[in-house]
Amino acid sequence: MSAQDLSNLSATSLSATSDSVSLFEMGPRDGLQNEAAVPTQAKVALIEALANAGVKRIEAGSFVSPKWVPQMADSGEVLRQIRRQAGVVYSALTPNVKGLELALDAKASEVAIFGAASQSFSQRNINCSIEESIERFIPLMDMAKAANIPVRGYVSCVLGCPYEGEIAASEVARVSEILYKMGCYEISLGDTIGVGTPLKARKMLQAVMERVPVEKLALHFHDTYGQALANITACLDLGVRSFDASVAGLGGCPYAKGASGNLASEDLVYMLHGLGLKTGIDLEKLALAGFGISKQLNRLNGSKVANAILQGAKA
Ligand SMILES: CC(C)(COP(=O)([O-])OP(=O)([O-])OC[C@H]1O[C@@H](n2cnc3c(N)ncnc32)[C@H](O)[C@@H]1OP(=O)([O-])[O-])[C@@H](O)C(=O)NCCC(=O)NCCSC(=O)C[C@@](C)(O)CC(=O)[O-]
Repeated sequence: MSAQDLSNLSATSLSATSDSVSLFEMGPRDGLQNEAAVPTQAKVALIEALANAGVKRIEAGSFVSPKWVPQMADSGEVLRQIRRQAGVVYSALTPNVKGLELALDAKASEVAIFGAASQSFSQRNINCSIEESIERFIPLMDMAKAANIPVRGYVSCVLGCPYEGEIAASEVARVSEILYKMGCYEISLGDTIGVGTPLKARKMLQAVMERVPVEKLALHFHDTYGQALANITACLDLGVRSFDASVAGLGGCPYAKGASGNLASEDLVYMLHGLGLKTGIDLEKLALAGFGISKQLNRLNGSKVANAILQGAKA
């Protein structure tokens, strides 16, 4: 992306595409899957606070093996306890049919399967190769279709792998197309370890867009190297309007050591509103939700915007 391209990225250049952006909140799942012993009640309170802030898509938990990720073992309870708001999607990760059965039982509004563009990451994360994961997803997709429940698809390691390093954009595009053709309504492209930079992110997205329509793509950037907002800026004018982010910048992946949380939702919302894009989210209420969970976890809030709002409130 040239400097000229960047300077052309303004509300005007964005007006050719929709001015509404959908934020998929990852905090309760991606955010908390690395945190030990978060009480179920605190997860429920976080999800309810996010919905009260106007967030319409929330990943509430994950139905994976409790031996692999014990932090998510109470996802059924979480989904059962939340007071649901009309029009809000409460989603859950499901790696296999067993996970889907548990998610259906807990009345998840939709589920997500998760694959990878890296063989080594696939093996470490879900204990099978990319091809085996696709085989595993087939009966899950059939069952979800029969239950009339939408399925989202993740592709991890789209800009680098903690075990293999560089990942070819063509491989990201190949796996994305498979998940899309299997029936996933949206494919979320995950920079699992947050190593991507704007030019690479844009090239990767362009490669995937040759095989999956852009309106079916979402971007999921971890912010390990502080590049997530820049990456999103570099990709916005290609037409993507769905982004994953995590309140207070919570999180990381248990099978990607050293990876930090997702881009903070507050930082994303602030930037999108500044570009004249609509999210339907009340930024102050979102920041309060982030401070609530940060206090519970006894950690600093990872959102610069939330901290700035707090400072402003004190001044
Ligand atoms: C996929 C498996 C289950 C395979 O694990 P496995 O050991 O190969 O599975 P298995 O079928 O042999 O089963 C082993 C045991 O797990 C149980 N089991 C089996 N499935 C389930 C289930 N769904 N729910 C509950 N229990 C389950 C099963 O019943 C059995 O129990 P046992 O007989 O030993 O008592 C395992 O590898 C796993 O759970 N992995 C999940 C890892 C994970 O959650 N990673 C983090 C999420 S991905 C992520 O963060 C990336 C993302 C999405 O955010 C995007 C990005 O940033 O890149």
